[in-house]
Formats: sequence, structure tokens, C-alpha cells
Amino acid sequence: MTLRPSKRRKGRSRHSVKKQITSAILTEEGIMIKAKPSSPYTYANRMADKRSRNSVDNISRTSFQSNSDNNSIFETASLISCVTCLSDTDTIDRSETSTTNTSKDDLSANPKLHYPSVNGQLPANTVIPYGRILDARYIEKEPLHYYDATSSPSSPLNSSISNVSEKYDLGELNSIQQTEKKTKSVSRGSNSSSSLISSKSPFTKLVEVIFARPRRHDVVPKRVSLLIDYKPHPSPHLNEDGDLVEEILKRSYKNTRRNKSIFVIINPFGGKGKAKKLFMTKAKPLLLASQCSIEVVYTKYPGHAIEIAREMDIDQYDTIACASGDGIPHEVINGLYRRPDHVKAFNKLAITEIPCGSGNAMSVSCHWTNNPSYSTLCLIKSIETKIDLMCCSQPSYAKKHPKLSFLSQTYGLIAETDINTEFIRWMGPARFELGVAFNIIQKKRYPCDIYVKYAAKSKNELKTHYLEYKNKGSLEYQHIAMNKCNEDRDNYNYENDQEIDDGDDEESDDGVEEDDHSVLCNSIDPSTDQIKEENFKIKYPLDDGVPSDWERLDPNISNNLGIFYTGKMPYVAADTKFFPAALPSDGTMDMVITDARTSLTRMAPILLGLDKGSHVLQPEVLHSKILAYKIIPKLTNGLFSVDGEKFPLEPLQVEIMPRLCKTLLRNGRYVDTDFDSM
Ligand SMILES: Nc1ncnc2c1ncn2[C@@H]1O[C@H](COP(=O)(O)OP(=O)(O)OP(=O)(O)O)[C@@H](O)[C@H]1O
Repeated sequence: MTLRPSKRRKGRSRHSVKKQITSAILTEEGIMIKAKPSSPYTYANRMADKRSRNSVDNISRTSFQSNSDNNSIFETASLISCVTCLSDTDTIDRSETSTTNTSKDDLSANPKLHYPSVNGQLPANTVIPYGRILDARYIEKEPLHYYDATSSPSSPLNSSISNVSEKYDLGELNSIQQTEKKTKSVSRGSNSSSSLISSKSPFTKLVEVIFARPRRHDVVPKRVSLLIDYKPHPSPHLNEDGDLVEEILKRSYKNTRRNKSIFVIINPFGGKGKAKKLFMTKAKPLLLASQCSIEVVYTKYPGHAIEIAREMDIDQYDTIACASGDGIPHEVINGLYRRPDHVKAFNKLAITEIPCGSGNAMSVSCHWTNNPSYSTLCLIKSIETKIDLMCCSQPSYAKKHPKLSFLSQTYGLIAETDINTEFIRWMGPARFELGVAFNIIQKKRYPCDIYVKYAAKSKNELKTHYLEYKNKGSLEYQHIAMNKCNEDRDNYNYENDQEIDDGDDEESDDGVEEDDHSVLCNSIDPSTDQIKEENFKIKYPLDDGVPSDWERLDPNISNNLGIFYTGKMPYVAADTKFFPAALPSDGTMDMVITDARTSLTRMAPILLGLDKGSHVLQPEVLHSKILAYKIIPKLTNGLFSVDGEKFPLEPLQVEIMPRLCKTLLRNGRYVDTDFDSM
């Protein structure tokens, strides 16, 4: 245990004296700071010290109580408690969104908790989870003393990363990162660790680890220098040449792409006009610390992101990150769709969002957070996953180019409120609630005809469908997919789409007989999951009329329509779980309909259930899984809202386009909505 008396701790004498380097080991969960057996500072001292402090945070309390330098049982308990503290299973950003995360992963953390710092070091048995590790590198020719790399400006460990983010503009970033990569290729070699350290023990390496550390409501990059000893804890996974840094990075970027090449599109107009500042302060430092290369462009007018996506050089990037609300991803998807090489574009690029707008449904649903820094950490660590899109056709544009929608289409009460309250944007989210309440009190109705191709019509059928498909895109299968993807990536030549497309989809590569498990795996096997031109083909052209197997919605309801809402992601805003049964790639969209004649007393529980998603359980609410629909409004004034964007009031026909778009999903899933337990 490396605790120091509180006096020294308070003194923050990190710059003044040379201290011992912090030792650590690799564990299954992360890098664990080792206790110092020779420390004269005993458990009793620590307890006395703890009592003397006015405030002790939860992490300190848990680990100090359970820790003992020489007691392995206590150490184990402490390890568990530290991991728990740093990887809680609760909400990750309560301050920003009410999204509840019930699934455990090592990205989770309560931002209110932070690593307790003892003279700048991490206390013994603290575990830095791999999910938080952004980068690691050997430290060369360092003298054998402790550096607090975060606070020592003169430290050679303050590598160019932080300087890049401070000192250089993004136009210069590429060349800087090229240089960095060259440097890294030397410092990351297994034989390049400190000769000084190596000469002391062949099993210890001096490594600088950069990780995402919670600070206030955010995570920020933090550096720490660690003398990592891996011999006493041999890992069967450690690669043959014992390249420790490579091993750390492998574990830290399991199932995800390292060193992403990201094209960032910022809508400076997004949200309350703070998108640029949010990106620069919350997202960029994390991206640079993780060795992602980034190029930034700004939208200059509505629709500009369509142009940008249509014209961009897709060979340079693997990810498009929209620092915006949901309007820019919508435009990007449609810009890529209009490219002559859209098949290549959709196969190559993952489209994701760093939440900087007022409606950040994509981030809340995919990154499980509305907080830009946590969302960026998710972006860095997430799994590339294919999601379904929806293809919209209306007479005024369908012939030229139909439009893709990733989030939702809505008509009636919500659409009117969403678009027509733009003028009170300054009110923030309250503008929407006020507008909805106003329209409900007025009992405004939106008569129309609706024709639907159902996948699961009744609520019981919907539940069965949900339970069946919930795990199909789950992490375990994504693991298989990503491993295969990593193997195949280098071999895959995007120029030869056609050649690869000619392969037989139905057969697995190795010809193994297909059971349920392999069907699931094959359904996401990247070698057979490349998007093809035929995936963009519209099954139900607008001009062909309504197919005979589509059902007409009871006119008694459609002529008194209150809300018509169809969607593919569970959240449509940070606090609105409108589609709790939405799944990334179940090949269906969710449809929710209300009747404007519903009494105010019955509407109240419906509206109050929107944050939990329980509104869909109310008997007055229709909730189905559908494959396609056509809605023909009977009013002459009004609008549709598609992904939050205004669409004309004309007949609208929409069909699902399965697994068309790559995005980044935390743990390969949408945020858990608890729908199965509702
Ligand atoms: N420079 C700009 N000036 C004005 N509008 C812009 C600009 N750049 C993009 N836009 C438009 O802003 C709209 C909203 O963008 P975005 O979704 O990123 O922000 P938002 O704050 O979440 O908005 P909303 O709440 O309306 O969805 C999009 O329709 C986009 O075309």
C-alpha cells in the first residue's frame, strides 16, 4: 500500500522529490496498482488517517477498509471493491440523462466517483479497467523514480499528445500523428523498454498508461507511469514475445478498432450553439489520447452535411462522428446514400454521434449516454454494429432519390410540436413538453389513412418477437464477428465488391452444418455480411400502390389520430424512451399510435410513462412491430418529422432496410430499456 500521511498528501509535493515508481500488475479486469510490501504505513495508520479526514469518498472508504498489505483475502476484496467502484452498474451520467444502464460493462462509471489520489499516485489495489485505457507505451531510458505525469510539466512523459490538443490546430494533426506513430513504433516495441528497469528485472517494464479518468461529470485523459510486473501473474493470453504494451492494448481494445480514423462533422448551430466548444473540450482530448486521427469540418448551412458526406474522400476514414444532434447523422446517411459508390461507403464507414445537439437520440440509444465525454469514450471503445434503416418515399422526391431515416418518422401531435416549437428553442427540452401538453388539451386530431405490413401486430406477439431477437445482436456474437472481421479486414479489397458479392450468401465459409448457433453467427459474419447494391433496392415502390397483404388501420382510429410515431431506436430524446422494444437489427420498426379522443385522465399516465417507456403498455396505445407502412394524411396543413427534420405533408411510404448502416454500439447493443421486465 502506497498511502502517505495526510500531511504529505495535502502538500502535493509531486514535483519536489523523486518518488518510487508505482508498481502494477495485469489482471483480468485491468491494470491493478500493487501494494508495497515493505511500506511502513500500516492498516492502522491508514484507518487513523482516514478518520482524520473530514470527507472520504466512497472509493477510498471501500478499498482502505478491505485492504491489507500482507493479506491476500483482503487484497482480493479490495480488488473487487475497486473494480466495482470504477465500473459501477448504475447510471453513468445522471446529471445529463435519465438513461438507466442495467447491463454491466467496464465503460460504466459514476462520474461523481473519481480515483483518489495519493501524492498523485493511485492507491494500492486500484484497478484501471481495460475499458478505460486509451493508450500505453514503453518509457525509454527513464531514471528509476516516480513521475506524476499529469502534473509534472517538465516530465518527459508529457508526450506530444496533450501538446497536440493544446498547441496545434487540427489542420496540422495528421502530420503530427504520423510523427507520433513513428515514435510509437519504436517505443512500443517489446525490447525497447527502459534498459535501466530491464537490467533490474527482466519481468518488469516501465509503461506509461493513459486512461479516461472521471472528473466531475466527465471523463478526461490521465497519464500514469507504472512499473508493470507480469511474471508473478502469468496470463495464458500474453502473447509469445511478451510484448506487454501490445498485450495491454489488445485487452483495452477488445472487439473494437484501434487508432480510428475519424471524420468529424460539427454543426456549430446545434443544441444551444455549443457544439464546437463541447467537441473541443470534451471529445477531442480523449480522441487524441487514444491515437485516433481526426479531421474536423463545420456545417455552414442546413443540408450542408449531405453535401459533405456526398463529396468526402471515404478512403481516408473508417468513422464519421457527428458532433451535433440527430439532424447531422440523418444528413450524413443521406449524403452517403446519394453517392455513386454508396455500397462501398456503407460497408466502410461507421456513422456515430457525439451528443452536441438538443435531440441526441442516437447517442443516448447507442452510447447509452447524453454526455459528450462519456459518449466519446464509448465511440473509442464501442463495437461496430450493423443497424437497420428505414427508407422513406413521398411523391415529391421518391423518383429522384428516396430518403433514409435512422431514427423515426412521426405525424400528428408529436411532429407538430417537434417542428413548430423551434421558435422557442431557447427553452430547451421544456419547449417540447409544453407544446405536447398544449396540443393534448386542445384534443387536436390528425385524420389520415394508414396501411401496415405487420411483423408482430398484437402486444403479445411483439413481446415474443422482442425476446427472440433481443440477443441476436448481442455482444457474444459481435465478439465472433469482430474477431473474424479483424482477420478479414486486411484481405478485403473494397474495390472488388462485385467479386465478393457473387459468393453464395447461404453457405457458411467453412461449410459446417448450420445449427441455430451458427445461423446466428453467420447472420453477422462480416465475410457474408457485406452490404450489396440489392440491399438498397426498394421492395415496395410508391407507384405500385398498397400491396394486398398490408392491413388498413381501423378508420375509426386513423380518422381520430393523435400520435403516429414509428422508430428504430429506443430513445427519441434523452428522457423519452418512446420505443422501448426497438432493437438494432431485428428487421422491423416499432409503431406507436394514440387516439386523440383519449380522455385527459387517460393521457396523463401515457405521457408520464414516456421516460420509462411504459406508455406502450397502456391499453389506449397501439404498439406493433412492422415491416412497412403507408400513411395518407387528410389534412391540407401540417408536416411529417423524419429524424427530427421537417418533411412535406404528402403520402409517406416507409419500409425497413435491414442492416444497412454501420454504427458504434456500446457492448454491441442499444441501451437496455428493461422492456422484457415490463
Ligand atoms: N451552420 C448552420 N446553420 C444553420 N443550420 C444548420 C447549420 N448546420 C446545420 N444546420 C441544420 O441544423 C439542423 C439541426 O441540427 P442538429 O440536429 O445537429 O442540432 P439540434 O440542436 O439537435 O437540432 P434539432 O433539435 O432541431 O434536431 C439540421 O437540420 C441542420 O441541417
